[in-house]
Amino acid sequence: PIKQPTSSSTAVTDLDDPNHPLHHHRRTVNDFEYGHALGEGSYSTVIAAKDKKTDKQYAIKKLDKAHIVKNDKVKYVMIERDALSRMNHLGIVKLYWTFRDNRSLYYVLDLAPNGELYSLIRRKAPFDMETTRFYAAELLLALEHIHDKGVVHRDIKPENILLDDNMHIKITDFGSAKFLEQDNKPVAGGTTGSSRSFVGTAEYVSPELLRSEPTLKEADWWAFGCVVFQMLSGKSPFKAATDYLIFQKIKNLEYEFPDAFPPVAKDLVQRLLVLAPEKRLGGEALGGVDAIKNHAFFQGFDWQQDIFKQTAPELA
Ligand SMILES: NC(=O)c1nn(CC2CCNCC2)c2c1CCc1cnc(N=C3C=CCC=C3)nc1-2
Repeated sequence: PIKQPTSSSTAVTDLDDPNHPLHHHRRTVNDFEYGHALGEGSYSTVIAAKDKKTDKQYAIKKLDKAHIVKNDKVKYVMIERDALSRMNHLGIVKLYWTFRDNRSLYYVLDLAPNGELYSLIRRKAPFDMETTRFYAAELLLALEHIHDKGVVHRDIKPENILLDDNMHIKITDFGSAKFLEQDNKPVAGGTTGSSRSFVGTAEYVSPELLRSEPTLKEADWWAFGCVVFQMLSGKSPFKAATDYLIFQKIKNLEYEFPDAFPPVAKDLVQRLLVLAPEKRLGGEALGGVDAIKNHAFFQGFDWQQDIFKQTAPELA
């Protein structure tokens, strides 16, 4: 039985009692049982882990302090942690606790047991329109939240869109994120480049990043267009044998739709894959995210319903 405080005077000292209902028990390395690795970054490892007290599963991102300092990544690690801490949305991986030991930093995050949207696309694309609209709407709402918190993700791609146990999305990896001033301008002295040295795929990079211009919210809507294209065609729009050739195709807007691509989706993608950020759907100049919500692609979609509480579509 949980010990109830006998009187207000004892309430404070009881907070040290782990059984006290208000005790927000901090976590340390030893509070978890560690399982298999979920992924390796250049200076981090992500491990499935179970909280011994609650049996709840988490993903713990372990960052090597020495490696971060040696490779001058401290700024990116702080940006990632600050960005994650601001997020409070079902479509985004939640950061529960952080702690450290002498060699590593630990971030305790939501576990997304069903892996990457990328794997789902590889196995099941082309998705039908209902499934595509579902995942496009969830991605749109998660991006809207990220931008409302003054953050640009800058690395949206199917590998970073994870799936939870009910097949709803969880966006992850804010290692390339950037903070915005309130008027969608880059923070002074912010990073124009990103921590990503294109070790991952270059296929979703925005044209403005390739022109070394500021990458703002519009860069995430470019990537959104690429993901919608890929869910309906099974392939990303800008594919080539090398990063250099991919960049050429992006800069020249060199992509084509498969014959059976649904016309209303084609119209949406064509308004997102626009080289000039100020002319891109979702951009501030064109009415922001509402211009995408009101596009015919989302005809009849009820944005007032919480899609993250609905049942995800069965994939044939
Ligand atoms: N970089 C990260 O923060 C991160 N990396 N991963 C692992 C995969 C991410 C996508 N690309 C491959 C590695 C995670 C996280 C956050 C937190 C997180 C939560 N759940 C999972 N779940 C997975 C389940 C099956 C396969 C891969 C990941 N993964 C992660």
